[in-house]
Amino acid sequence: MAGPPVIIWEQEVERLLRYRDLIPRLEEALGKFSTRDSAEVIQPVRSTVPLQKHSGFLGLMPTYMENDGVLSTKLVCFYKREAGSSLPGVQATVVLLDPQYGNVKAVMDGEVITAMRTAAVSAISAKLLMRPGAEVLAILGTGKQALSHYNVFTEIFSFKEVRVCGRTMEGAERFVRSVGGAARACGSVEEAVRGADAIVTVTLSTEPVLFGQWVKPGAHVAAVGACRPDWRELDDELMKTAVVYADSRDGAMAESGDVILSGAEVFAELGDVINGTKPAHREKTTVFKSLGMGVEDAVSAKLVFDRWTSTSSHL
Ligand SMILES: NC(=O)C1=CN([C@@H]2O[C@H](COP(=O)(O)OP(=O)(O)OC[C@H]3O[C@@H](n4cnc5c(N)ncnc54)[C@H](O)[C@@H]3O)[C@@H](O)[C@H]2O)C=CC1
Ligand SMILES: O=C(O)C1=NCCCC1
Repeated sequence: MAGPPVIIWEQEVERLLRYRDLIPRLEEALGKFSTRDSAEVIQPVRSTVPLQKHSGFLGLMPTYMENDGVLSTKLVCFYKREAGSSLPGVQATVVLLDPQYGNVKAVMDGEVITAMRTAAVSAISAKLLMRPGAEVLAILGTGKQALSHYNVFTEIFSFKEVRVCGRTMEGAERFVRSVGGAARACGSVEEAVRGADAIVTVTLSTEPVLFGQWVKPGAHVAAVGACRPDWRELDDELMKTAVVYADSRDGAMAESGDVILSGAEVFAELGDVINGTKPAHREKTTVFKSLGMGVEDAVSAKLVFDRWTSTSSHL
């Protein structure tokens, strides 16, 4: 008989997850997802329940990987927040189950998983789509995703300059201090992104903040926020001039305001590029539209659980 589920909370997840282990597993998972082989991945587009009173959504993200024996679901609440709000933008929990018996094996904090797997997938998009020799990275946003993106992009690439812009100069300066001063705070989005080779948008904005006229031709944009069909981070000009990639084509068509409202075509999924079935247009301006996928949480949760159970002091 199965025992009770283990609880693995934030500090433990932080201790157990490393980008060097996570990135190869996510690359493999993105490739498997794009094969559309149901023995590899079954992952419906996220169901969302509106929390109208609180300007938010509860998202349910179930995933089954039959060949890998992984069954999980993430529960994630995400909100539209007013400037100055101290409430969190995103809260998440991941539940890992035994696919044969159906019991819950583990309940884990989903904050660190969400921050790290999202940033790692953006880094994979840059590995595939950013021009070689990229020197300048711009990050728009100063929250949790901004920090995880800063961490992984500076861990795996060698940028000469990192620029950060938030809603306020104080927020950007606070972020720069928190990462030890190795970035430059900018007072406007235009100042941050002009001439940048890679741009990460990780804001809670529901209106465009990044405009095509400021983006250097050939730059790579990882667009992580605006995960509702009527929310935007990028303008029509950028969406229409760039080659657009997504984690999930179905997810982008259902949930991305930048894709739906601009009428831009999703050229390929990252998994198609990984599988070699679609080209990586590094020479062009590229947008990776990230919505976040259950399969990313599933492989992250398995990695955490396997490492947790192999730590003998817990047994
Ligand atoms: N694609 C994916 O897989 C995921 C996407 N997200 C999305 O990423 C975004 C960031 O999430 P977190 O960092 O967790 O949130 P957070 O609350 O920690 O940070 C949000 C940041 O956005 C900034 N911001 C808000 N409105 C802005 C505006 N109008 N212009 C410029 N900056 C603005 C805030 O100052 C703050 O720095 C959210 O939109 C969230 O829904 C989050 C998790 C996964
Ligand atoms: O994949 C996720 O996790 C999220 N995606 C979009 C909004 C917040 C969380």
